[in-house]
Amino acid sequence: MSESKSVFLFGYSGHAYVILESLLDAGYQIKGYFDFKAAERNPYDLEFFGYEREVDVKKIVGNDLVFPSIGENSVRKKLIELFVNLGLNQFVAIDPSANVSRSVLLSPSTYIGKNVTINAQSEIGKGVILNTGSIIEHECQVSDYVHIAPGAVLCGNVFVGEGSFVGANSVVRQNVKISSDNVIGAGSVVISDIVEKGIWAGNKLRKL
Ligand SMILES: CC(=O)SCCNC(=O)CCNC(=O)[C@H](O)C(C)(C)COP(=O)(O)OP(=O)(O)OC[C@H]1O[C@@H](n2cnc3c(N)ncnc32)[C@H](O)[C@@H]1OP(=O)(O)O
Repeated sequence: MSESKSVFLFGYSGHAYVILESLLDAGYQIKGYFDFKAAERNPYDLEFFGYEREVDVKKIVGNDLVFPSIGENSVRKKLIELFVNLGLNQFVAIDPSANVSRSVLLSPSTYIGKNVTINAQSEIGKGVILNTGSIIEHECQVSDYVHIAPGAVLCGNVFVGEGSFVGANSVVRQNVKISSDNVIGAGSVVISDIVEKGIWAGNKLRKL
């Protein structure tokens, strides 16, 4: 494991800005970024190192750290596969304001954003985004390349399958399982298992 606190980002747009600030707050330095082209906006004055498929990433990065700062789950997955192939040093990026239980299992290239809470015995896969203020309650399993959007709540013992997206301020009831590659719209309430892959949204309020 590298001792370096210097990080190369892969992707440089809104989501990268959020990660970058978390990393600075946590005491890392940002060396620059890779992307398919130089960004039109460069608010943090970062150096551009080229497109990762066209340059010698390993030579440029050396033993420093790499992080996938891309919101799109499938793109993040491909980046992490590249990191593994090249033997690059991955890590978990945790905003200092996050509240992570001592018994949580975390995997590389996962981002834990501002004011996130992860409670006891949960397992978080690789390349996951737990975005601002999301709550992952006890014994949840969040699979690889999932994105839990800002303010979403996974109640206890929820399973979220690989590559799924849970929209902002959604609530997933305890013990519910969401299969792989699903999209849950913002503000949805998921009260039963999702087995079939699709885009799901809504909160059908009714008198019980
Ligand atoms: C930091 C960040 O920004 S992280 C990202 C956070 N962003 C989010 O959480 C947003 C998640 N995305 C959504 O909620 C989207 O609306 C989606 C993915 C559910 C649907 O998007 P699209 O497929 O483009 O659907 P579209 O906007 O065309 O709407 C289709 C229908 O679904 C309805 N609908 C769309 N989203 C929702 C929703 N969240 N809840 C309830 N109904 C919805 C629309 O009203 C529309 O209904 P109609 O056909 O009766 O008019």
